[in-house]
Amino acid sequence: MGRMVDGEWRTEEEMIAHGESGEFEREETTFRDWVGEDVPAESGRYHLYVSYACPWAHRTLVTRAIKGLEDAVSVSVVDPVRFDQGWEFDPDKPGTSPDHLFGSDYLREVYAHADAEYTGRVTVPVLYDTEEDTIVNNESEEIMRMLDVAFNEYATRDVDLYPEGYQDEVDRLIEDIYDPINNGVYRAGFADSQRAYDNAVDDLFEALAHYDDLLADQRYLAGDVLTEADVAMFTTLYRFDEVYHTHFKCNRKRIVDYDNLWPYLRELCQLPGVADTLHMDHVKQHYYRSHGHLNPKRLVPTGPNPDFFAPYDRDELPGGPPADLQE
Ligand SMILES: N[C@@H](CCC(=O)N[C@@H](CS)C(=O)NCC(=O)O)C(=O)O
Repeated sequence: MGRMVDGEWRTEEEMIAHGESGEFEREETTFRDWVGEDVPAESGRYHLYVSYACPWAHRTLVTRAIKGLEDAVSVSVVDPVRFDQGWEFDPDKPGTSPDHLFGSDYLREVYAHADAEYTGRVTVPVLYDTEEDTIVNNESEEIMRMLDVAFNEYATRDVDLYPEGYQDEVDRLIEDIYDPINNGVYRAGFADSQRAYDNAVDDLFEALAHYDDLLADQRYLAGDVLTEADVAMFTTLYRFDEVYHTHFKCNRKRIVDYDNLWPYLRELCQLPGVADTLHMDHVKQHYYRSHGHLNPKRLVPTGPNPDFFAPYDRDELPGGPPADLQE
C-alpha cells in the first residue's frame, strides 16, 4: 500500500500514519468541491468509484440505492483486495467492474487524470465529473449529502435523508458517531500502542452502549425519521461482527449481543434497495487479505454469518421509513 507524491505512486511511504502515542491518524481528503454549488447536478454527468468493502464508499452506495439514483449516477467497483499498488480494477473477479470511464488498471490512474501533481492517498469513494474531467469530491460524508440533496430532482424515490427540522441533529449525530464508532474501529485496529487501542475500544463500546439505549424507544438515530445519520452508522455496524470484532480486536461484544442495535441493523439491511449494496464477500476479502501487518497469513475466517434478514420487530416504535421505502 502506498500513496501518491506529486503524481507518482510511492510504496515506500509510511503505510499508516500514527501520532506520538501510537494513535491512528486519518489523512484529510483533498477534493472538496460541491455538486449543486461549484458544479451543477446533472443526470449522467457524474461517476462514482467505490469498493463494496469500504464502509465510507458504502454510505454513498446506500444513499444512491434508497433514493433510486442508479440511472443518474453510474458506478465502477474496484477489486476488494488491495496490495502495494493500491486499489485496482480486475473485472474478472465476481462483483467487480472495469473502470467504466478510462479503462484504468489502478484507481491511482484516475487520481492522476484528475490532477497530474496529486499528493495524497488514493481512497474510495470518488465522485468524478465527466464534464470538467476531474474529481469533484472524495469525502464520503459530503458525497452522501450531495446525492441526498443536490441530486434530489433525479431521485426515483421520494426520500429525504436530511429533512428540515432535523438538519442540525443529523449533522451533530454524524459528527458524534465518527470518532468513537466509524473511525473508532480503525483507531482500535490500527493502534500502535496498548494505550491507543485501550482508549479506542473504551470510546467505541461506550458509544455503542449509548446508541443501544437511545434506540430502545426511538426508531432511528434522529428520532422517528430515517436520516443520513442512520446511513453513516449502518455501514460500520454491518461490518462489525464479521470483521471489526475479530480483525480489529473490537471484541468486548458483537452487534448481535445488543438488544436494540441488532434489530435496528437488520431493519436497515431490509430497506428497499439496500440488499443490492451488501457484499460481505468483498468486505471480508478486503480486510483480512489486504492488511498483511494485522493478518500475515491472510486467512479469511468463515464465521460468524449473522442473519441480517431475520425479522426485526421494530414496527411498534413511532415513525418508520418514508412511504416510498415501505414495501
Ligand atoms: N475520509 C474518507 C476516507 C475514505 C477511506 O479511507 N477509504 C479507504 C477504504 S475503506 C481507502 O480507500 N483507503 C486507501 C488508502 O488509505 O490508501 C471518506 O470518508 O471518504
